[in-house]
Amino acid sequence: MTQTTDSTGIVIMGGSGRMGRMLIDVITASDSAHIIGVTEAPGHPWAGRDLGEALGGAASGVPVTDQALDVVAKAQAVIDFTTPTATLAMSKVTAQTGAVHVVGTTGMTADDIAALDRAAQETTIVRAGNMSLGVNLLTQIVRQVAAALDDDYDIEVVETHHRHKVDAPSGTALMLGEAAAAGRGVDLDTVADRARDGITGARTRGSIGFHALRGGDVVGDHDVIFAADGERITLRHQASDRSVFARGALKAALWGQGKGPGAFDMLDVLGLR
Ligand SMILES: NC(=O)C1=CN([C@@H]2O[C@H](COP(=O)(O)OP(=O)(O)OC[C@H]3O[C@@H](n4cnc5c(N)ncnc54)[C@H](OP(=O)(O)O)[C@@H]3O)[C@@H](O)[C@H]2O)C=CC1
Ligand SMILES: O=C(O)C1=N[C@H](C(=O)O)C[C@H](O)C1
Repeated sequence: MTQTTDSTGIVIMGGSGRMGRMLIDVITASDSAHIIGVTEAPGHPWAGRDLGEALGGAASGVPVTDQALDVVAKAQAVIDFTTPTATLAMSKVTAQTGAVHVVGTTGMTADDIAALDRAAQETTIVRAGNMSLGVNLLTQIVRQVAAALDDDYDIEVVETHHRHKVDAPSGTALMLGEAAAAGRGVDLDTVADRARDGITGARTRGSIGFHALRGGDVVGDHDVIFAADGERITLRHQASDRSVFARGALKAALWGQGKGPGAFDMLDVLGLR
């Protein structure tokens, strides 16, 4: 696990998870950052162990702990792809220590996000439902296309993910829906149509529909469809490797150093706003 004098010390939350394992690989390969600790939920079998040994290899000197403050106090950034409850708990710890908090967790409610925004008065929080360059660029394209087309073009967002995903619509689908709504100058909460089943009646003009498919090992596919009489435009992003999210999260952790308190997203990090 590489360490130079100007290397950023990072804590990974949930190191045994799908994104946690990918972050371990990406940060270990980085010259700009090193892992100083991993947190797991209380009672997790990795808690109290050495990270290298927990992964089935040689000792690495990196602790895995369920006592977050112990490691976060020494960290410059925390990268967090966990659950809304765990993310909110961590936001109190990073608000205390000043570590940059990079939040990839999805499925957060409006109240959860308001709580994160309050924590961002104390430290830098970078949050995005998708940390990849491709999706963040796509949000800007969707916004432009939605602004150019009127309500004759029905907007539907379709997402597909692996069978283990627990939230729907995906955080990315909501980002894309927000972008489309912003392009049209409407409030997404007012126009979103998130569940069709049974005799639904005809489509409401101006609504933005969401559809979630779950199956197999799909990393994450998203389509934004603009469907009119006689033609259809589909804007598509397909992630085939979780490293795109992990690389984006690491970029955010490095970008956030020295920024000061505030709530940011990947458009800020990537300079796409
Ligand atoms: N923004 C983005 O670019 C992306 C976002 N995501 C989002 O990231 C989240 C995680 O996804 P994924 O990795 O697939 O899910 P996993 O379930 O594989 O991983 C989540 C991990 O968090 C751990 N965890 C739960 N509570 C705590 C806690 N209090 N402290 C530390 N760790 C904890 C879990 O441990 P345990 O197993 O013990 O519960 C688990 O290992 C989801 O919300 C997903 O939508 C995913 C990919 C990209
Ligand atoms: O849970 C996942 O896997 C993913 N979650 C994010 C989302 O909710 O959009 C990002 C990506 O699509 C993978």
